[in-house]
Amino acid sequence: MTAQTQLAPPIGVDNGPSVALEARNLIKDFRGFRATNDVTLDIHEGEIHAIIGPNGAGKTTLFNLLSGFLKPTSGEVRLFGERIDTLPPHQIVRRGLSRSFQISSVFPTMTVRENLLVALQSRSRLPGQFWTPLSRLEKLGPQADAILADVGLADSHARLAADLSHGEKRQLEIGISLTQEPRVLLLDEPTSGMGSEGIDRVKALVRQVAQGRTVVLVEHNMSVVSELADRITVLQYGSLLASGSYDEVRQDPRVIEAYLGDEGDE
Ligand SMILES: Nc1ncnc2c1ncn2[C@@H]1O[C@H](COP(=O)(O)OP(=O)(O)OP(=O)(O)O)[C@@H](O)[C@H]1O
Repeated sequence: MTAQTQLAPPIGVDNGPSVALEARNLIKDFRGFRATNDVTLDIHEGEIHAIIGPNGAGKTTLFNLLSGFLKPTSGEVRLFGERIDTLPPHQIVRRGLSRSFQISSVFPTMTVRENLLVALQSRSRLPGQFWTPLSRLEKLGPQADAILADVGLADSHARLAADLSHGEKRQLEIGISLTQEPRVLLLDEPTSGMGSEGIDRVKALVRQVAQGRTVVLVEHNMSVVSELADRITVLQYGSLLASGSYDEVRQDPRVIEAYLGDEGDE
């Protein structure tokens, strides 16, 4: 029983920002290929933190390590000081970290509101089985309606999820994540595949859901990153290349060469 379990965060020598999520010397190998190479980073409580990098830089792998969907080959992930990389995903969720799920988590033949009711039921673990009649979930209605308003889908509550636009599905997907009441929300490419209208909507939504919580996003669109992110981590070849504000990282010659230089500044 070494002093491993419930210790206070190992950092905190000064009075800097509190750390919500931290990676320490994370390594992930896939059959001998090192996709994450000794990454150490702090995500501050309350910030919007973007993870960027060229294709294949290891963003998704890091995202999956931070959210517990992949176990590191070595290194640690801590949520509010508590080690989580050893926990199964559902226990990580219970400790306050939730990730956006892809469209597959949405039931297309249910309405938008019903999707949230079902997600809330699994969170609240109301007595009952998988096939609890929807009518019995109505006690969760007020919570569902509040989330619908938060994600801008109040007017679409009765539409079938299958009929939503790509951007609206993303809104629903984020709403489903919010049913878990996360303190830290991880969003994987929230604007991917969207036109400018959808991007604007998701940008506003990310700002909205970031109120009072920490948001980490993997994002390719640099204008989204520059507008939303308080701090940015840049990856290249699985390693941390730079980290800081948008202005700091965009002036870093290594970043310009590795990434921003590729894409132009727009
Ligand atoms: N399960 C896996 N098995 C083997 N190699 C993998 C696996 N997952 C990722 N990789 C490799 O790890 C590297 C990083 O992949 P990752 O998807 O994390 O990068 P990324 O930055 O998210 O890329 P993109 O921007 O293209 O989505 C890539 O070379 C990829 O081929």
